[in-house]
Amino acid sequence: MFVFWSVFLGLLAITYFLIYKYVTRNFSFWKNRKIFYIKPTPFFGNLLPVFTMKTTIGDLIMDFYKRTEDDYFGIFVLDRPVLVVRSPKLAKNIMLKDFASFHNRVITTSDKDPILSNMLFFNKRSMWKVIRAKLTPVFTSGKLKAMLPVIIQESEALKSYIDGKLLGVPNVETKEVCGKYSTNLIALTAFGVDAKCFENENAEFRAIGKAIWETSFSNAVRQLGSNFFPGLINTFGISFVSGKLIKQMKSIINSVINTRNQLNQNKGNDLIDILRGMDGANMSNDMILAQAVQFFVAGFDTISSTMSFTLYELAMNQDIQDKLRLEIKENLEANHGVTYDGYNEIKYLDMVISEALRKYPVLPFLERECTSTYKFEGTDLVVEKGQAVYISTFGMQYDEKYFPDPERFDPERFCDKNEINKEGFYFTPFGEGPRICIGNRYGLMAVKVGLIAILSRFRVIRSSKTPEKITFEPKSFLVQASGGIPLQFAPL
Ligand code: HEM
Repeated sequence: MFVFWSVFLGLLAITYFLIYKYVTRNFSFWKNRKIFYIKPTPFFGNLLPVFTMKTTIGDLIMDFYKRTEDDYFGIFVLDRPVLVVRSPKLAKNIMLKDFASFHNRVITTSDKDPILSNMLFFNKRSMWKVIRAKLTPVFTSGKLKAMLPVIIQESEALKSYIDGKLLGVPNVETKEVCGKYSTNLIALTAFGVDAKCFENENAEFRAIGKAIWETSFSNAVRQLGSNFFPGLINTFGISFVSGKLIKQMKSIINSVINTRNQLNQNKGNDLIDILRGMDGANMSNDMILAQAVQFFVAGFDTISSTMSFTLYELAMNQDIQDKLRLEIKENLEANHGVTYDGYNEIKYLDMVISEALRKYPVLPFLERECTSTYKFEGTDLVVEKGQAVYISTFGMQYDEKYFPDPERFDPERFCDKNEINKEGFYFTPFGEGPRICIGNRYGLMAVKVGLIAILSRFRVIRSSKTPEKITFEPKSFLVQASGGIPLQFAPL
């Protein structure tokens, strides 16, 4: 018996030793290159606080960002070394100037899912280039102008909804209200479908949208896994969004396309018309459907998140809210309502939203994969093909150097937008370079028109459960407020 246990424990110790050696095999990577790095923990690298849900990935990388003044530093995502860039100039080289060496994202989704893996967001270089060129015409100025009446119509519905159901009610979950508006918008402008989110609390589009981004354990596994365990994601066929939800969306979009095909209908070149035109252009049906699903997944939550964070800051800063309302009212009077050229002239609105996006960017960090051996300009640093590079959006947008007193909500920082990012990229709420958010102008238009509707009719105020300071939800890959954004809408 003694011999058995001795052999057993010996084998156990050797196995543990070999596994330990394996998972820590890369841990001298940054030390060997004489690059400042954060000391890793076996098995987790530097991500233990994220896996134990003690903090968010954005807060964690920002915390690391603050520990050095160097232009870049190293971390470990499990056993993989990842370079984090702090210098705006190097960030600009990666995202724009030397895009040819950084054209892919690291984030992945299982290639067993033909819809998600074909989305522009996840596409790798050659396919990305083709699809991006096909989708760009959806967002020309002419197309955006044509979408404005629909957006105004939905912003009126948003006003009526607040007027009829929410006025004076304490602790209204503002992200949900904005989510109804943004879901209606995407469904109408992209698919020509009336999602009826204001009329029906259980509207199908809204239910799907909530399930995609709700902060559940399974979504945390999908979203964090897609970022940090690309290998496992593929081996186990785990997709970024649950297969059931993808199937539901696929069926809605398929039926819209079929109806249009049968009736030979063209709704004036909306997304569905553009996608129908792609048929036969070397694109499979799944590739086409993927782009439609993506517009929904990427569009509604980003819009409602930006709107609700902006409203939170306006509730906390009544003087800024008053100043903004005055500018909105003057603009509406001068233009007899919301017009395409008119709303774009409300400079203070743009400044307020920029400041909200600085404090609450949708993605807390940007990432690229190095696709060919690359030497960083002005340094000895060479990164190899396959190396992951992160840019800490949170770190830079809360850096005293670029934004003094960063916790303060101060739209005046954006008074002269030409000064921002002049020498390099440190304000990147929509990303930058050729992979910049394709929906950024549409997203901003939706946010602005929605805010104009709300602020011209209501005062947004704090309620009993409104937090003094927003904290972020560790289970979410996107920047989301833990505990939501409870506010109150009051009459003017
Ligand atoms: C306020 C609203 C929005 C914000 C803050 C936002 C933010 C972002 C960010 C940070 C990225 C990553 C860019 C990079 O890596 O450089 C991105 C990519 C993307 N966004 Fe948005 N987004 C918004 C609205 C939208 C909307 C409305 C749509 C679609 C209708 C959309 C579709 C996309 C797509 C398809 C990509 C991937 C682009 C590519 O890889 O070429 N976004 N967005």
